[in-house]
Amino acid sequence: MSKNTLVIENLNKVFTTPNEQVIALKNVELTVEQGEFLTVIGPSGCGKSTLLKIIAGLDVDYTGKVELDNKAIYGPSLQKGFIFQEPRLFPWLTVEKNIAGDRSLKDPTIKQQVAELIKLVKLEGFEKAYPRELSGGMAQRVSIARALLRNPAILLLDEPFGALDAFTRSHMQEVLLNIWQTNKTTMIFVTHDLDEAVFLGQRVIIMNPRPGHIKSILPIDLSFPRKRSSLGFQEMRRAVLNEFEKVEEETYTIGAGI
Ligand SMILES: Nc1ncnc2c1ncn2[C@@H]1O[C@H](COP(=O)(O)OP(=O)(O)OP(=O)(O)O)[C@@H](O)[C@H]1O
Repeated sequence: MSKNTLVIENLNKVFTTPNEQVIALKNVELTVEQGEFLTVIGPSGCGKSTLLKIIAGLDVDYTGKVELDNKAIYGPSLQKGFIFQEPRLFPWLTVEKNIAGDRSLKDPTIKQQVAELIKLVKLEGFEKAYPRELSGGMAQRVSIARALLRNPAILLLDEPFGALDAFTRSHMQEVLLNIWQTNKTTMIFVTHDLDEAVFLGQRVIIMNPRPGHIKSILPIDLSFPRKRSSLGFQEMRRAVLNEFEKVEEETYTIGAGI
């Protein structure tokens, strides 16, 4: 097992509301080696965000084993970065100050790291810009750079490009792949977009709701850079779609109470 391996065994999560108990995750088993790129898809409510939050340490009310580098995850830490759908920047801070966060740009090491990250996420020239001056894609690149400054072993991304137009989204996918190949950060990326899941993931995790669990894990045996128009990509896409349709069928059959 490599350093920073994520191990999840028999993970169960129940939400208790005044009216019912929702089994958000049931018996989730998953091992992720350092430097892997995983994508997670599944119908609404199958527990994708819940799983990500537990890995991030944002939710520690679960049963089962969730360990990073052989240590139980009991809260947020610098080892784990989290990217939300919306960038969540401080509007009163410039791009470089948003990236630096609580670290001082007067420290030459931090200044240098921030400059390198700005280059990595392709925001040179926007160091002094404020969030209101940025497009959605640029703002999301700032939040990715901010997470990377903490040098996390693992980056958890919850539909980070969901609000972007198709062109920006495709550009952001390329930027993220470049970051992944440069930094070797483990990526766990939740998406509703099957195409995105196949384009980015070395493995695609397909989840099923009621109760939320992993239905299947499909390896995407295609080298990078990938081409959507290639035969190999189309075949992998079809394989994932087949599996996904089975999940949808089951979901809607149960949902309809048939
Ligand atoms: N705080 C909460 N209290 C009660 N139930 C919750 C809570 N958060 C999530 N749930 C329930 O847990 C299940 C999983 O939710 P989760 O948000 O993880 O799904 P998801 O796959 O990320 O959905 P989506 O794709 O719509 O974002 C759902 O049935 C949801 O209603």
